[in-house]
Amino acid sequence: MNHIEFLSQTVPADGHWPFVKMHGLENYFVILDRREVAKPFAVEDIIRICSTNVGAGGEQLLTIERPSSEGRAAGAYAAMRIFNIDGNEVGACGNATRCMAYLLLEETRTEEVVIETASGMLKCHRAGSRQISVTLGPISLDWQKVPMSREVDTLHLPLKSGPLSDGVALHIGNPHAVFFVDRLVHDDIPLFAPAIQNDPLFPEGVNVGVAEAIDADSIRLAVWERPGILTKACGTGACVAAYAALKRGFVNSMKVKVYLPAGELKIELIENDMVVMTGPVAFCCHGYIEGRLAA
Ligand SMILES: N[C@@H](CCC[C@H](N)C(=O)O)C(=O)O
Repeated sequence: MNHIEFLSQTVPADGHWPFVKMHGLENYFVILDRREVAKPFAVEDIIRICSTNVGAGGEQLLTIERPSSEGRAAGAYAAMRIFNIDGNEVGACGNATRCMAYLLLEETRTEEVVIETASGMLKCHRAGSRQISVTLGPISLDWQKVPMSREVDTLHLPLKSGPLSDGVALHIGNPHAVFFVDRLVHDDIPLFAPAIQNDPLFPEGVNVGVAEAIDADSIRLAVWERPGILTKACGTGACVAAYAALKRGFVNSMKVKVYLPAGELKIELIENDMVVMTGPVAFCCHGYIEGRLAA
């Protein structure tokens, strides 16, 4: 039985769900197949499933869903929902999309798959052994789209927290702010990024990237993600950091290597503010987890 066959077993009557845990550059996901179930999870179950002391544990819960009729018409094979560890649903997750694509490619035995998400239809394809490419975007600098609470110059944010200043705010299905520093000091991030993440300028909060330009086509990056965790990698963060670096003149190539604490993502900036992100996926474990449904 492969991973997707394990996931799509009938949920036993005792309500213990088969789960698979995967990671994309040590960004960890618990994945459940809900294509045969209509009712949503209770928020407290999402929080419990993501918590590491119950055996699964992850930085997001991902559910495989049936595509909508619009999704099907656009060629989507399945839909994906993404929940943060606080139970909030989010619009995008780059590392998660690679993992989900790998599972669905295992199921379809094809080279390409389209996944419907809250932020649109994402085209994914194999890019080598356990490497997946995903086309994400469009990336937007529009303050209303980010969203921000008032009009600002999103290429030069009027915000400062310690060494973080003159940042860039962007949207790629979820909100990001990227700050360029001379030297990336990871220990600084939990000290200074929360003030940006929780600033009233961002009514939905924001994922805060701290980036250091290395040369004309590469940057180093760490991301303080919503709801307040420093992850080992953030796929959407890497895409917007590469885009912001080009817009601000820190790199001058359309192909940017982004070095995150857990490894490298390749970001190619293509037409219409779209990007192609390429990176690895890996399996951690699988098992059964209790998951009641919301009333
Ligand atoms: N790690 C993800 C982003 C996950 C969502 C984020 N925490 C948010 O709240 O928007 C990625 O790889 O993109």
